Amino acid sequence: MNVEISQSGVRGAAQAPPSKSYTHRAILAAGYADGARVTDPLVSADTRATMRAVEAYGGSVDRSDDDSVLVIDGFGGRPSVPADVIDCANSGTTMRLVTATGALADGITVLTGDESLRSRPQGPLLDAVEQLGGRAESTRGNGQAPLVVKGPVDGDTVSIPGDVSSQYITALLMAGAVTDEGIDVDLETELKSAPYVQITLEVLEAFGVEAVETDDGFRVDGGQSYEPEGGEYAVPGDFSSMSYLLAAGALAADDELLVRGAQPSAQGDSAIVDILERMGADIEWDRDEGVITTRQSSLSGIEVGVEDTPDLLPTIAVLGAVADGTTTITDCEHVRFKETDRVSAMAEELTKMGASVEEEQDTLTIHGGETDLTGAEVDGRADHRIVMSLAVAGLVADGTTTIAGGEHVDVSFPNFFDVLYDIGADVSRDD
Ligand SMILES: O=C(O)C1=C[C@@H](OP(=O)(O)O)[C@@H](O)[C@H](O)C1
Ligand SMILES: C=C(OP(=O)(O)O)C(=O)O
Repeated sequence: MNVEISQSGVRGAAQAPPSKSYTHRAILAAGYADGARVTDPLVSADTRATMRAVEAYGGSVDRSDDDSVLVIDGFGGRPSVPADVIDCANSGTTMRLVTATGALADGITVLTGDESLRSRPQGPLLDAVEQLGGRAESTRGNGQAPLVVKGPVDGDTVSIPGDVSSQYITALLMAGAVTDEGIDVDLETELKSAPYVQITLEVLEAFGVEAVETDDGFRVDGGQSYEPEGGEYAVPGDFSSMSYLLAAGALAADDELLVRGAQPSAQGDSAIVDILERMGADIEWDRDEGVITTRQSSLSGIEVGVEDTPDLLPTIAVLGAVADGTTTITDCEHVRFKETDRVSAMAEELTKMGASVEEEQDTLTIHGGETDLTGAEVDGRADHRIVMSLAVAGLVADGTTTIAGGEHVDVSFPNFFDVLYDIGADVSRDD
């Protein structure tokens, strides 16, 4: 699906979608439990993949008619051997988290995904499962899916790099709680995307499971039971998704734009508020009400490290292309391991719109404000975050921007273009 977006202002109020990270964890935690009600979940292509996985392991997931509640029946920490291959589609979180679930099953689990997911790194997690005494292989022997996992493992100590994906650690902690021995995760290298492990600890705690930080990494004791208080878990709003709306407000609000659903949580991506402030945006966050208000502002380039917040890179790159002066995004090598290599993708697509961008392995430098962005035909790279960030660029570019692959927003923010339209953007799609 192509999406056309022309220079236009935004105004009014928008609701942030529920958090993808919290929803994945809550669905799987409910699977490890005897069950739970998950309220305000994100129902999207990626979270549906986690629902399918919980069902494959013997649970069930019922969605209310309006998708505002998931009623999940769990497998109580003892996953069955799946009757079929688990298709994780485009979702890295699903594949990593449920690979570790497969290591608990007394038999073989096979996991696959779409072409993008089958090119992402899984080797360190496979290695960790083998260190625990399970079997875990890439069918092609290249550390990528399809994956074959055989359990059951009892728990132990594993060493794993911290700078490829924090999802490996989340996966091991979530599964480790229901092993006999528990799992000690020793980090071989510095942890990137660290706030995502804090999200995991927060969800585990809400389900009555304790995991702790240690001198070398993390530890979860075995023999624990997942039991959410009151049998229910409520998902907060998603700050990565909010980043597109906040950027739209800072770049193109006619008057002001309110974003609702911004209650504080462990999400590192709430740093977008601070980043916008540092760039000079007029932005206020009412934490009690969960409302962020932005007004159109002249922005200046800054230096931002995205070691903790990889998903913000596309948004920051667009802000940098419009801001005056240079924006330097550092510590971004791990952002190359996402649905696509987002460092290259943003460099190449913003260049098509007239921006001046330099790419190095671990740094993206954008010389903003030299020329106005110009509408162009750009490629969303089958990556939801590239599509959404280019749509924000399209709001301020001269003329019309055509983005190929608009349907990929279904991965994390299914009604993104409706929300954009409702706040006044001149956006249309050819379905
Ligand atoms: O655990 C999670 O929910 C996520 C962790 C991050 O991945 P990495 O840990 O692979 O950087 C992030 O990019 C992804 O969108 C969601
Ligand atoms: C990288 C992402 O997700 P995942 O790793 O789950 O595919 C993302 O949502 O940007």
